[in-house]
Amino acid sequence: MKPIPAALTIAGTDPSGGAGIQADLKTFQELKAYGMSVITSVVAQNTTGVQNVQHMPVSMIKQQLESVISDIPFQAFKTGMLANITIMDAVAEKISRLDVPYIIDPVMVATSGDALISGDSRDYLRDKLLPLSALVTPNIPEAEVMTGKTIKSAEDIQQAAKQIVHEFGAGAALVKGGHMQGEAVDFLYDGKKMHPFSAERIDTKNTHGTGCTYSAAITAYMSHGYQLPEAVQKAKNFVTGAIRDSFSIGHGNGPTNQWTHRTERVN
Ligand SMILES: Nc1ncnc2c1ncn2[C@@H]1O[C@H](COP(=O)(O)OP(=O)(O)OP(=O)(O)O)[C@@H](O)[C@H]1O
Ligand SMILES: Cc1ncc(COP(=O)(O)O)c(N)n1
Repeated sequence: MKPIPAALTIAGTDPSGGAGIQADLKTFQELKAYGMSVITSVVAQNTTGVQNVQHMPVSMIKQQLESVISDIPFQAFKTGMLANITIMDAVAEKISRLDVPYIIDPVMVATSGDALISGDSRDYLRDKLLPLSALVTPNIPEAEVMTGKTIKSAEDIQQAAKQIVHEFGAGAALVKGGHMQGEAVDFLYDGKKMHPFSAERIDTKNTHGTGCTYSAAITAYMSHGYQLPEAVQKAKNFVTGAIRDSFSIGHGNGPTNQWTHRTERVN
């Protein structure tokens, strides 16, 4: 019998529902993957920014991972906010024995500009976690931190993607062009070939949670058995729709809309 597609996210929370674990689970649900979550940090945040953060004790993060891993098989998983080296270490220890695709969303700073991980853990993420991944999905500022190089053009993005794979050992790198001008073009480098993914730029300030939604969609499609680059193309279509129909709610950058049937559902 075919296994039920299941996906796990290991990340921080967003009580306002736009980013983090909440965005991931909504995306998994919409894309018909059974969603599971391990919480690393509880973040008091909303569309305007981050008000407070409390990290889970490391023993509790490990226990949550053990609870899921020992009981329910899943076909793909992602990490989002891993706030410090101790948390990264605990996660690395538990996941290194898993034999399913691992997608890293290397969350560093929220759309609001608030830092979500400690300064010293950025190198650690690159050196310790990237080699475990099937795919890492940095935006331009995150790719600049990883590579130590300024990224100003599509050519720079492609060079960064290559460096992240060849020098830092990620299985593949998807460097996102959301922070550039013009078309929203992302480049996936899988170690052999460069794949561009392009979409028209949507004029909106509602981009809270786009990175989370995108990486969760890739994870969901991979849990269904799609490989790169097809999983990325499908996820790109999904996130573009989610930005186009984003919600103008809250006082800051509103959230993306993960509903695949974007008409109102009342029953
Ligand atoms: N205004 C936009 N219109 C269309 N696509 C966009 C827009 N902004 C971002 N994207 C796309 O959304 C996806 C997420 O990219 P982005 O670079 O915004 O990631 P991120 O910075 O990690 O997310 P966040 O903004 O939530 O931190 C990418 O496919 C990117 O090209
Ligand atoms: C817990 C958590 N994880 C990730 C993000 C980044 O999301 P974004 O950059 O889209 O605000 C966030 N704001 N909160």
